[in-house]
Amino acid sequence: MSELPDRRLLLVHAHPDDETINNGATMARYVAEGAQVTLVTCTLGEEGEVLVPELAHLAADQTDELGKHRIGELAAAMAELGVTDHRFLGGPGKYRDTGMIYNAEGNADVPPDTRPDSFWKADLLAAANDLVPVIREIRPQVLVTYDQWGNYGHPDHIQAHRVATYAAALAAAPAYREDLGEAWEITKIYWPTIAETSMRESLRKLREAGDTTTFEGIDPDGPMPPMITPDRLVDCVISAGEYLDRKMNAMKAHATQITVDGPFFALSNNTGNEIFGDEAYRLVKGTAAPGPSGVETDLFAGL
Ligand SMILES: CC(=O)N[C@H]1[C@@H](O[C@@H]2[C@H](O)[C@H](O)[C@@H](O)[C@H](O)[C@H]2O)O[C@H](CO)[C@@H](O)[C@@H]1O
Ligand SMILES: [Zn+2]
Repeated sequence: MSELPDRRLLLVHAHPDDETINNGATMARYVAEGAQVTLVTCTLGEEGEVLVPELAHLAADQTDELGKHRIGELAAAMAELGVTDHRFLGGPGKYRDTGMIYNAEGNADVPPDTRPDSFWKADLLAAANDLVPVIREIRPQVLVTYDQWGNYGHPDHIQAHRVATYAAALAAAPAYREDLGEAWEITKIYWPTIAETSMRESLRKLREAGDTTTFEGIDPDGPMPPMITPDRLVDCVISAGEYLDRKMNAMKAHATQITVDGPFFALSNNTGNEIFGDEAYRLVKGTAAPGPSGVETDLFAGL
């Protein structure tokens, strides 16, 4: 087996842009520190909206070339972060972006007419078997993927969580599919999140700036959406401010999906999110090794 770097991080995301939104600064930091950073993206984002008017024709209901275009956006974003190993689950286009709708509660949900080749309809074992060889090749100590709700309910995010979680278990079993490589157990698994304090502070800034549409109806001092984590349940914060510029430039590379305006970015529904230099995580497998601040400041802490 060729010599692998000492520290190896695998990230599994649903669409091109999720990796940068959730973990852009984290990825840039670990690349800069000499770790191996591998990104697996499960779809090409074919069903996304198009924020760039000149590219509107690429949309799924027109020339259906958005997926091919987003391959280029992802490559440009990875170049900004310094990530050289980024792959598509099963190869580019094997699993199609499912699309999403907003349900009565205003949450992302499964569209009624999903295509047979959508990621949501993929056989879980077959999709996991596309990830097991990658895990057994890279032998990561750390895996980052979504929580059980996919962070915000998008069907592809939920499916990515399921595939990554299942594949991590299968990859660790020596008796499972020797043809897919030598078994490897991932020591730590994290779910990206947003700490409650950070969310409330960001919302206050938005409201003070006169923004009442972003996270409409959510009071900075009121109940928070499910994806926001109480600070006591946040296990790791990667304060990667020095990599914020790289994260912003990588966000800008995903131009059909994200507009970056100063410290905030907006998705096509004008959800303004502060570009966090600090990226928070919940540890769901492995043992936390908190530092003096009470949380970890390194995903490889304790290894
Ligand atoms: C961040 C993320 O997961 N983006 C997905 C998401 O995009 C949203 C979708 O287009 C929705 O209709 C918009 O209102 C919202 O602003 C977008 O963020 O879903 C797309 C379709 O599955 C996906 O391509 C995109 O990467
Ligand atoms: Zn996504």
